[in-house]
Order: sequence, then C-alpha cells, then structure tokens
Amino acid sequence: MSDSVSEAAANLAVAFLGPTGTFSHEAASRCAGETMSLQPVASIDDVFLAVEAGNAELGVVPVENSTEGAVNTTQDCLVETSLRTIAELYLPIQHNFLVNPVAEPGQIRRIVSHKQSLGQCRLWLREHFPAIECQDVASNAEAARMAASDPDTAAIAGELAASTYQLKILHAGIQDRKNNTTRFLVLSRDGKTSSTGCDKTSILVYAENKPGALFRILAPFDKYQVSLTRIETRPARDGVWSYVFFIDFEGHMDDPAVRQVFSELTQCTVKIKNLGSYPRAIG
Ligand SMILES: O=C(O)C(=O)C[C@]1(C(=O)O)C=C[C@@H](O)C=C1
Repeated sequence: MSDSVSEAAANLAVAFLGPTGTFSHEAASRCAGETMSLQPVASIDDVFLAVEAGNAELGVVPVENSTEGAVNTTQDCLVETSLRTIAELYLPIQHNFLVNPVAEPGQIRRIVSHKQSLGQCRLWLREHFPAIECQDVASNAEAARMAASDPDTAAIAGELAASTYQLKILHAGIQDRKNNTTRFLVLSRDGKTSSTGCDKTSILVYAENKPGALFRILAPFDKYQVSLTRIETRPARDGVWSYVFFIDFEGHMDDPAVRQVFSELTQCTVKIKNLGSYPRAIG
C-alpha cells in the first residue's frame, strides 16, 4: 500500500462495506496493514459518513469494475462528499456459487448477491440457472449470510465469504470474464498526498450546457499533454438532463502541467471539484 496510507496513524479504523467477507473487506485489509483496525458498515453511503464524521480515518469503496463499469452509488457519494482519494487499488474478483452444506441438489429457489456481482455473472447465470429468481442484496457477504441460514438460497460471493459463513463452493470462478477486476478508492478527510512522479488525479466537472462544452473540457488535456485514464458521466441531480463528468488523468495536482489544466478548466466549466491526487496502482 502507498506511503499516504501507511502514514495514517496506528490503531485507527478503515471503514468498508460489510459484513465480514465482502470484496471490500479484502480491499480494506490490504490498505489497513498491521496497524489499522477494520470497521464494517452497512452500505457504501455509510463508508463515506463514517469517514466524514471522524468515526473512521479511512474508507475503502469500489468505484469501477472491468466487466460491469461504474459503481453508481460510489460516484453519487463522490459528488456530495468533502473527502479526497489518497490511494487506489485493484482487486481480482473471482465469484463462486455458494450453497448451504445441508442443501440437497435441486433445492435452490433463489440466488442472492450484490447487484454488481449478479451483473458480472450474468451469462453464467443465464446458462446454468435461467429459471431461478436472482435478488440483489446489500453486499456479497450479506448474501452469504442469507445462504448460511437458508438452504433454499444460494449466494454469489468470494472465497472469504464462503469460509466466513461456512458455505460449500458448488461452482468456482463463475464470473463471465476470467480477469474480472474491481478498482477501489481509499478516502480520507485531509486528502494530502505528495507527488510520487507516477500519480493519478480525479476531478468532477459540471459542464456548461452549450455547444462544444465537452470539446472545451478536453482541449487543455491535449494542450498540456496530460493523458486521460477515464471519463464517465452521471446525471447531475440539480436539474433534469444536466450531467457531471468524472475525469481521471495521469499526474498530481502539484505537477505544473496538471495545475495549468485545472486552471484552464475553471474558465470553461460551471463548477469543478478536485477529488484527489494519489499514486497510480497497477491494474
Ligand atoms: O459485495 C461485495 O463483496 C463488495 O465489496 C461490493 C462489490 C461492488 O460494489 O462492486 C465489490 C467488488 C465486486 O465488484 C462486487 C461487489
């Protein structure tokens, strides 16, 4: 994990989407290391709230998946939050079809999982269980917990959830894409990081509702040769059919070229928000 994370003081908590056994738990464990404790919370919104309120020092949230794309709840929370991203990490996501050890073959009446995971296994589910109802629940570990108390219910979740809730792995590696990966963000209140020479910056941009607005947003990146790594749109929520752009690009806010881009963007947008600069992880 990056220096920015290891600099967080000892014995402080890292909040993540719980309960125990989610992929978010795995991601949070990697960033907590030996020194920080782990704090499961009920939702992604609660991760933001825990860090904003000072009940946790850091929060770990999924932001995008290589199969399913953006995690919308996280994007929406990023619009409203004052937290900054201080690190990113990529986690390979291997899904499993988990059943209660006492379940008989043919007993499964419903399949539960987080909606991102159901999406990541859509083709497999269509091929193997076309007639069984799929229901999305708050997290994969919540799904595993349900399967542990009901032999009619199967869960889609990771190995950590299988061992935590003592479920049987009936089918392993059922995600539609073998190299399925989720990118997580590490959030903090103060958000201070130093340039490492290999960083990324995330910003949020409210575009003008005028012809050429997106063209003008992209022009400074071309002018200062700053490479974009992601651009994503979400409804802005402060008007019908107005949009906000999430833009990730290479470089740190302290780098001269990035400063130039940011200052030119402030002149051609309605509003711009710095979501943080952080060391680039290998995905
Ligand atoms: O339910 C979990 O295990 C989570 O940590 C959530 C989540 C997500 O929201 O994307 C995390 C990684 C996987 O992409 C699937 C689910």
